[in-house]
Amino acid sequence: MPALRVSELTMRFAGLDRPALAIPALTLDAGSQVAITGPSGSGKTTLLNLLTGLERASGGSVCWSATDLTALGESARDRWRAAHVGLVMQDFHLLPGLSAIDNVLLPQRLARLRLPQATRTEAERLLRRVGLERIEQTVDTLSRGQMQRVAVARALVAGPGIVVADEPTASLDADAGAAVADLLSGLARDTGATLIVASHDPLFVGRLDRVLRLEAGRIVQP
Ligand SMILES: Nc1ncnc2c1ncn2[C@@H]1O[C@H](COP(=O)(O)OP(=O)(O)OP(=O)(O)O)[C@@H](O)[C@H]1O
Repeated sequence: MPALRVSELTMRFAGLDRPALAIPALTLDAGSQVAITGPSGSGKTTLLNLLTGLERASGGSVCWSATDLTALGESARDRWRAAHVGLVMQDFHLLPGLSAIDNVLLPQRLARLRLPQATRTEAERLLRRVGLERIEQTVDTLSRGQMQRVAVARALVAGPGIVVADEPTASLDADAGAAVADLLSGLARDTGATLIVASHDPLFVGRLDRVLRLEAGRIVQP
């Protein structure tokens, strides 16, 4: 049973005479690890935005199990994403002035009145797992590789079934990038989450189960 079934998906933007993205069919099995590659402007970010419901498609459907994101309004998509998706972006999106642990917990604190102790325990476990010893250290004083590892812990703390990363190693040096790639793919494997990564990084792409290459908004053979 595939976790994701995409059908006749199109995304059009004003001013472009052809769709920025046109995918007739795509299925992914639950727990698979998939790379999305392709030149700049080929539609990688657009595809991630549609798969996570950040944007609504111009046409077609994006079904995760029984949920068709294209049938939901924006707030329903936001609720679905908060429940099911962990996001890791190129530039970390950490809040300066807060500690590593508070950055990991911030989305959970905003989502509920009272933070369960189990969530705090899981955040501490994940920060140790990604190699952060001083969890009270403010994120402003971390190295870029450490910042991204905090972002990985934040993406995983609620146990999402889907982990999506957009160029997560692009602003890191080779060693830090390799560490983040290891963690993302290892942690997703541990929990059985489906991992989707847009990346130009050949080492990261090469370790994933499947590669989807986009050119001009179409999937071509890698
Ligand atoms: N909001 C928008 N309005 C108009 N055109 C857009 C918009 N977002 C993306 N596009 C266009 O859609 C196409 C795909 O863009 P997208 O950002 O998905 O590519 P990408 O493969 O992620 O590129 P990069 O590797 O440079 O990040 C490009 O031609 C881009 O200019």
